[in-house]
Amino acid sequence: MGWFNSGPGFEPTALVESIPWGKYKTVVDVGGNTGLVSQAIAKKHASVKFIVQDRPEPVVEGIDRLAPEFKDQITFMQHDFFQDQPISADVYLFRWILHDWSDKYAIKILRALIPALKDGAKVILNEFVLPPPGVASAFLSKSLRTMDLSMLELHNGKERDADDWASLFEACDSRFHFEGIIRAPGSRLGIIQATWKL
Ligand SMILES: C[S@@+](CC[C@H](N)C(=O)[O-])C[C@H]1O[C@@H](n2cnc3c(N)ncnc32)[C@H](O)[C@@H]1O
Repeated sequence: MGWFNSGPGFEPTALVESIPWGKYKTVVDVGGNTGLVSQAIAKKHASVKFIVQDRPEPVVEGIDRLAPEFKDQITFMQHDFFQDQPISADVYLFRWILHDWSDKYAIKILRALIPALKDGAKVILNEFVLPPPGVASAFLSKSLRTMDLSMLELHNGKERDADDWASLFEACDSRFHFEGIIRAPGSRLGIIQATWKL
């Protein structure tokens, strides 16, 4: 996944800098692959513990490659994100996960968190946010719409605009409160936030 996180505007820098990670104790990086994004955040916030969940192969690779400086801060866990979430955490991070899935499956993935959610738990998505037609430059609009079509072709997935993201949480459960989207300068991905409120 390294190349996915290193292209211009795709680095996790904006995600690291836009969220006050230091106020959270535990973050579950759902579908976190070998943990590169968790490492980028962990480097700046030594007090936060990360659990990177993914399929068996990336988890084995992530454990293998984990630098000694992160051994006490980042752990890995095999977990299928369609199954009930076993970890009760402060934050659930999904970076570049839900665009691979149609609404039907994206809703299943988010609902699988519910058994573990405590009041105030946050869900943070780092994904493309389609701009309204005619607002972004022709180049940006074309690349995002092309990505949308590619997601449809490859995975029956989709890119979503701001209303789509809000509606997705609403369709999951009324206890998800959509908190809005941060569009950090220099980043091509939006930071979409929701809080679980009982
Ligand atoms: C596009 S990658 C994103 C990786 C990482 N979040 C990042 O931004 O670098 C999607 C990830 O979802 C994982 N994945 C796919 N299906 C999964 C499942 N059912 N349960 C857990 N992880 C899954 C893949 O192995 C992969 O690591």
